[in-house]
Amino acid sequence: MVNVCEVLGTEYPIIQGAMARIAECNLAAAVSNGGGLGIIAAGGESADWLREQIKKTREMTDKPFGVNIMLLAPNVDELIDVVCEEKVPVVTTGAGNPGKYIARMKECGIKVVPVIANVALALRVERAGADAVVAEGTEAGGHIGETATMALVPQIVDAVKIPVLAAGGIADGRGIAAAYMLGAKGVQVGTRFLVANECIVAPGYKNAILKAKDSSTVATGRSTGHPVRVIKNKLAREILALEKKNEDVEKINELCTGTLAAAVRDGDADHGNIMSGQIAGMVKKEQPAAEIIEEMFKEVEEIYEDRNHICRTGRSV
Ligand SMILES: O=C(O)COc1ccc(-c2c[nH]c(CNC(=O)Nc3ncc(Sc4ccccn4)s3)n2)cc1
Repeated sequence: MVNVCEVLGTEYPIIQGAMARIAECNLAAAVSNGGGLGIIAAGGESADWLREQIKKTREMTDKPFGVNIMLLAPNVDELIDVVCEEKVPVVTTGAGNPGKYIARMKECGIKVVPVIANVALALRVERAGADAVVAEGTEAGGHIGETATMALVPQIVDAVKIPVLAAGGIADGRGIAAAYMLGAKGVQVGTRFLVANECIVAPGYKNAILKAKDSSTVATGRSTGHPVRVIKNKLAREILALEKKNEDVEKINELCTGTLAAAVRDGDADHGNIMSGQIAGMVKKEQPAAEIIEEMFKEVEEIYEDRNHICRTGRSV
């Protein structure tokens, strides 16, 4: 099987998660300079914005980086044109089936790594030519599937021949080591990078992540067909109350209008849509992206060096 670092062109097998309206050139360049694959999140942005972000990222790093295309966006075709013209090294996709775009991106020399949440889609994108997949468990922040990482990852590994990266609930070396045990060859991390120094999200958003507990997130929008994991704040409770009353999808979407900007730009912890993974309760320190990456993989090395506990109970190797 191909090595994940060969696919991504990185020192470490780690992709930074694409956080809509948050992951732009500064975070992407910092992650790439730190040995991971930084990602520009194009979800909800214009083609011109994306082109500018790619240019700025190239000014800040000579390492590979990627662009995430969120397939619910209305301008997906324009964004695909941009990543092909700019010959972006890696493209990840989310919230849909990228099958019809894969061949064209590969013709442009792009490595395509779809984020998937079930075996059926993993098989479809592998057949369409994906270079690897990110198997994202329901623990993740933002738009989610229904299966937990612990159950999803080994089933995806058994189903496909291309490398699998695990995502959802991973924020330290233990999560990476666990992902390796499940058969993954790398990871995608989102929530922990939200508090990277280079992440431009408003301080109120970062503080909501830093003070979160294990029980601080909830999935809203299941009734709309697009479940999204967020911090359980006043807005989330209002959405859940409308869903409990089986309110129209339009009414729920109306309530959500402008709330991502309220979160990302204004840091409104009560009325903003604070997308976050369940692992936020373990994210306690704002630090440089490169330090986050170095710390996580140093922990993995310590776990593998300490093999005594990886054996039958009562025996030491
Ligand atoms: O199975 C199929 O054919 C398509 O159905 C799918 C269903 C879900 C997914 C999926 C789950 N997780 C991911 C990757 N993660 C994500 O895409 N996370 C995202 N966070 C925020 C996003 S922007 C947004 C999107 C919807 C509502 C509000 N905001 S996208 N993709 C992929 C495909």
